Amino acid sequence: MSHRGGNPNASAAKSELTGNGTVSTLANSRQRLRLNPNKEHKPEVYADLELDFSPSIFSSLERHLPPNMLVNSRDDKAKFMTEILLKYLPTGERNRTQKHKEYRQKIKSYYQPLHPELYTLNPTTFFVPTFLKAISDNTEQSFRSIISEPSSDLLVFQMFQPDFCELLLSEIEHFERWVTEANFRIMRPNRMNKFGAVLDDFGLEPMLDKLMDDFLRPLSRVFFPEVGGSTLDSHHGFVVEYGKDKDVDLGFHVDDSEVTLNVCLGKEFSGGELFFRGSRCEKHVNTGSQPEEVFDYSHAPGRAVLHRGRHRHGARATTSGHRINFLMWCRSSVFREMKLYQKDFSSWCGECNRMKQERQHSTCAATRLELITREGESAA
Ligand SMILES: O=C(O)CCC(=O)C(=O)O
Ligand SMILES: [Fe+2]
Repeated sequence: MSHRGGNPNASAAKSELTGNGTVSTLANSRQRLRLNPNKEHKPEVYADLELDFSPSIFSSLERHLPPNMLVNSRDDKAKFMTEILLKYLPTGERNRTQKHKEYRQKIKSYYQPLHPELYTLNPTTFFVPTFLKAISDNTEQSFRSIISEPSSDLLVFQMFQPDFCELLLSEIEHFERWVTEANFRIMRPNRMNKFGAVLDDFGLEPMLDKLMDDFLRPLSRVFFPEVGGSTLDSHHGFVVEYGKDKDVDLGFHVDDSEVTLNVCLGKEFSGGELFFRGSRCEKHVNTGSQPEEVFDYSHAPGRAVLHRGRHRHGARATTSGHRINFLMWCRSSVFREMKLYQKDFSSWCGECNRMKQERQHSTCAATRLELITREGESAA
């Protein structure tokens, strides 16, 4: 069982040092964050700024700013919050993220996008109308009306328009052509793929931020609350490619995510089914599966699967043709922090749940036995 770490720099934590290499000024001053958020305060939108952390972290943290800071400009608030967030990154990670930032800047200054319209999310051209309506109605009922749950905790629904899939495929091809022609070494999505590309690295991050904020978080809030579905605040967005001269299959693994979106973009192929074997916490990741946890899923272009990152899975060999899938590993920093203090994950780990039920059964059986014994004694 592998843990698919993405490239480390794609995590929630991204950083930049100030010019002289120190974390300075504002955050070191006497300004203190509020312990409890100011719920009345409407935070700014940070999506259009070039930030070192996910824009939604800034919007959440803004509610904790000292009252006198709230009147400051958005840039000043962002700078103040960045300095606070940076304090939580170890030096090694700061250096790595600084390098990654430079890597992205290099791509940005040389790569010329082919379809600029992909870089801003346009719901009506990206999504099928059923998906769009369900999200804009924003009720559990509207979500359920478009979703099928072929196996427990696996959501399947039509998501992308065929034209959008084609456009994205053509942008990816264009990017890969540029990589070859420019002889540029790119980072692959993670350790298990030799092919594929990280969409966040070549300019699509703001679009994917919006996709997560406005479309995936509402769904995850309803269907995956136990793994931080309502507080998803960063992502790793990429494509994987299978076929002749590409990757063939993908081993059994868990994702470095709380919730994963996996949408097939095409093209024509056979094979490539996903196999699922139930969600597990770190401690139980290598335990066996219950029969009801075993499920196989066949990809179809435009169709999405949404699942917990800890839902163990892999992809069978793509036996002919060319398969390209779009993935978003969505993460919640709040959930990750809380997880550090928990031992029982029975709300989502199949094995924790099974052990809990076993304990409850034996407690019930012991109580029953004691009652029977007592009754027998008093009757004697
Ligand atoms: O090939 C697929 O569809 C699965 C990819 C996957 O599980 C991943 O990239 O984490
Ligand atoms: Fe995966």
